[in-house]
Amino acid sequence: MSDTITIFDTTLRDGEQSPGCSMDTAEKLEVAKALVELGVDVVEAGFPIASPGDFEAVQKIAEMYGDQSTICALARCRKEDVDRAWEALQHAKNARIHVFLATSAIHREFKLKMAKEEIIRRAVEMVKYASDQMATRSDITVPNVEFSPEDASRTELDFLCEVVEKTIDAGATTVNIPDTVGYATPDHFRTVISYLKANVPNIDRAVISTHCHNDLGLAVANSLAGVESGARQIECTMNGLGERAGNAALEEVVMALKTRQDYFKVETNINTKKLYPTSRLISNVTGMAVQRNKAIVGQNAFAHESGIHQHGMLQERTTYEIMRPEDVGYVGQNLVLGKHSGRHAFRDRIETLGFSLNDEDFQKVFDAFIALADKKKEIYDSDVIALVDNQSSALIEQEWSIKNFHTLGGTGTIPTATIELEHESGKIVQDAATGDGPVDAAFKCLERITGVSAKLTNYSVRSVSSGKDALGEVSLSIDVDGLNFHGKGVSTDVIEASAYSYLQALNKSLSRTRGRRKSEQKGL
Ligand SMILES: CC(=O)SCCNC(=O)CCNC(=O)[C@H](O)C(C)(C)COP(=O)(O)OP(=O)(O)OC[C@H]1O[C@@H](n2cnc3c(N)ncnc32)[C@H](O)[C@@H]1OP(=O)(O)O
Ligand SMILES: CC(C)C(=O)C(=O)O
Repeated sequence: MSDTITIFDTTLRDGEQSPGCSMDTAEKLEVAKALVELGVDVVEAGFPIASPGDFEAVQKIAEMYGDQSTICALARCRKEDVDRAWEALQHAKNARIHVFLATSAIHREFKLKMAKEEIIRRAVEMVKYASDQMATRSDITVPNVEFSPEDASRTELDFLCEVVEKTIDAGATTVNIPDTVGYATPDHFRTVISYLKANVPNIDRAVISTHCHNDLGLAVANSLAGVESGARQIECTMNGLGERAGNAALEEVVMALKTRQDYFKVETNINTKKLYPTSRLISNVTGMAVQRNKAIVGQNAFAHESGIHQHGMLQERTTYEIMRPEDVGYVGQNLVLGKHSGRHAFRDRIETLGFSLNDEDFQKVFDAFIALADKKKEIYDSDVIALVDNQSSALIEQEWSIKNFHTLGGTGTIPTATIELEHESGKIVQDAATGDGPVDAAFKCLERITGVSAKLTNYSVRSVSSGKDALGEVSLSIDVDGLNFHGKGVSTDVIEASAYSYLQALNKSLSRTRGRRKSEQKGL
């Protein structure tokens, strides 16, 4: 038995059946290129009878990529479908026709209105027809025909065996066992494949394939159960796209097989380093966002926020990671700073950013970080830099510091600021002022308490990082008696950041005056 699993990607066919995921020819070509570069063995490019657009897309993909992967087209058990599929595949060096017909009692009775004998007759006839069509091409020695008994997992096992045996005799080289409605469980699916292997005499002449849907969230588990019982092709889609809840996600089955090679003992031809970029491309093309906590390609798939996990990761990555982010092509920061982060991770980030803080300063910056993390979901590197900068500014002699701060603004009210400052002597002073806006009111109030009269000469506010909870950084300059002083402050509240920066500038002016006074006293 081969130990390489054929990865059959159906993003462009079943994936496109996801509501809202239709792709035009140009988009399908872009996705096909990415899938080929990813290393998928078979690209199911579409259902040519469905529309002229789908026909054109399959035809172009067959022409452009049929020498690098096998290009497959879907057909019902109808001559016109097979003809159209084969016409679209004409120029593919490696082509496959995929013929399907439902076999379960529910589908036979209510949808197709065909008896069992009719199902077998039609399936055999169309597999043979597809095989004969392909054999007309001189370079094809063994026509590549796949047959799918749709809704196989809900089909009576003995009837399924009969269909599979007869379609293999008719020329099917791959028999695909679809769990069309995502009804199977891993044990059930394992039983179906094992039963086929034990009861279909010619089963070894074809590759057994899985095609599992995710209605119960079991598509990947069922596909892997299929591999355990002998399937050697997995049909899947990038990002798990597909009809209803989707298909088995390619990235998940591939990484499960790779990561647990010790258990499955099989390989694939997928270049796993391309999984993440391919997923992003497909998400962009289809407009279907990838859920943040999605395995392998979700934004959180390799993110560690908790202090205990981050501490473990810093000692040894394998404490909390069973695969390396770079192996799936993920590049980015995997230790996410947030309110669950601890000192080890925070110090590691500070040092990575090139800062070296003594223990006292580190503790102050860490305290500021925890306070910020309570307000802000994610802390970016730019936030950390701002916090360190802020701490460096705080080292400047501060005669006054803010103890409490309150502003009132809005339409129909007079903007007012009430501020409580603590003097370095321990004295607490509270005052209030009104102004043109809350920032102006805060500045006036600070001037009243400190006794410094200043003229604002420059004021700017910028967002330090992204998101509506981003830190705002205020930079300003004031003129006091012809001398210029600069202040900077950061907070998620820009009014508060303004007050911090203004007070910092006022303190600098006081420090300067005091320095001058001290110099005068010393007679310098
Ligand atoms: C499980 C799967 O994912 S199968 C793939 C599903 N994908 C799609 O259906 C997407 C593309 N589909 C389409 O564009 C259209 O449905 C078409 C072009 C295929 C057919 O369109 P229409 O001719 O208008 O038929 P419609 O879709 O309404 O009904 C399906 C017909 O196919 C028949 N049919 C369904 N499956 C098969 C099959 N495997 N073999 C033969 N006939 C089939 C149905 O019995 C029905 O026949 P009827 O028209 O004689 O009653
Ligand atoms: C055509 C078949 C393979 C299918 O998509 C299904 O059964 O889900």
